[in-house]
Amino acid sequence: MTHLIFIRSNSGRRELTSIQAGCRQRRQHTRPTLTMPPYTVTYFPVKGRLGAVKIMLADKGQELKEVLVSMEEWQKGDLKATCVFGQLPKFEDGDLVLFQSNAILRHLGRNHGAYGKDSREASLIDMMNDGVEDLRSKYIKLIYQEYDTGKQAYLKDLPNSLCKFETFMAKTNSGFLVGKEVSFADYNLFDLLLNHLVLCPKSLDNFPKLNDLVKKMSAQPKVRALLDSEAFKKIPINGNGKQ
Ligand SMILES: N[C@@H](CCC(=O)N[C@@H](CS)C(=O)NCC(=O)O)C(=O)O
Repeated sequence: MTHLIFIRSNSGRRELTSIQAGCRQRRQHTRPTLTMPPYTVTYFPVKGRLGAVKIMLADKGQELKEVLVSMEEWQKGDLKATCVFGQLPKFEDGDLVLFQSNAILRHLGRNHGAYGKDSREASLIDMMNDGVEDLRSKYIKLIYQEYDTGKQAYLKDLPNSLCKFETFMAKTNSGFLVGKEVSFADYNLFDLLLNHLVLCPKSLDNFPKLNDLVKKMSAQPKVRALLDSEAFKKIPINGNGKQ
């Protein structure tokens, strides 16, 4: 099976390291301070359901190896047959293999101090992340099924979804969804808000807390470096060219 394998450094720069699965020789890395071993993700060449994972790992200074799968390769079915739910992304942390993007986010939240300070905060973070997933599902439906006919109605209804996050953040009043520290749910919401700013640049105009979150997260140096990197900018948000 032939995949493209990239290693993304802290700065968001990606290097082609190998094109033959089974012959994964890494080029000498120029940033020896990065935490090893790297995580590996296997996914299509889109931001899609991996945007939040990539942003979080960049912010946490973690290296990420990416195996890019073309639609042609996917349609052969061999890889799909090995995926627990028949879908990507696939995530590997040593010999732990995970599917489901939110399980991946939770795993990283647990391992990198982004899951609240106690179980109470963790439960609230879970709740908010499920809210992000609900909005992401609506967004994906719009993009893949209703873009040409449903965009206006989607944008009309969007404030009803966004105001729930705004109200919750106003109560927390720390600049994050829950507690005083960034959590995986913040990365997930941030990624989805970035998509919505592309969909409609004015979509956050009436949501100061959400606007602040986007500004604050975008200003984190490692996140900024990722967002500004050519490699990240050139990946399409979605697989059908709509955004
Ligand atoms: N609930 C899953 C959804 C995964 C999903 O929808 N994957 C899509 C790409 S984003 C996929 O693999 N599509 C190809 C297929 O279903 O054959 C998650 O959050 O990871």
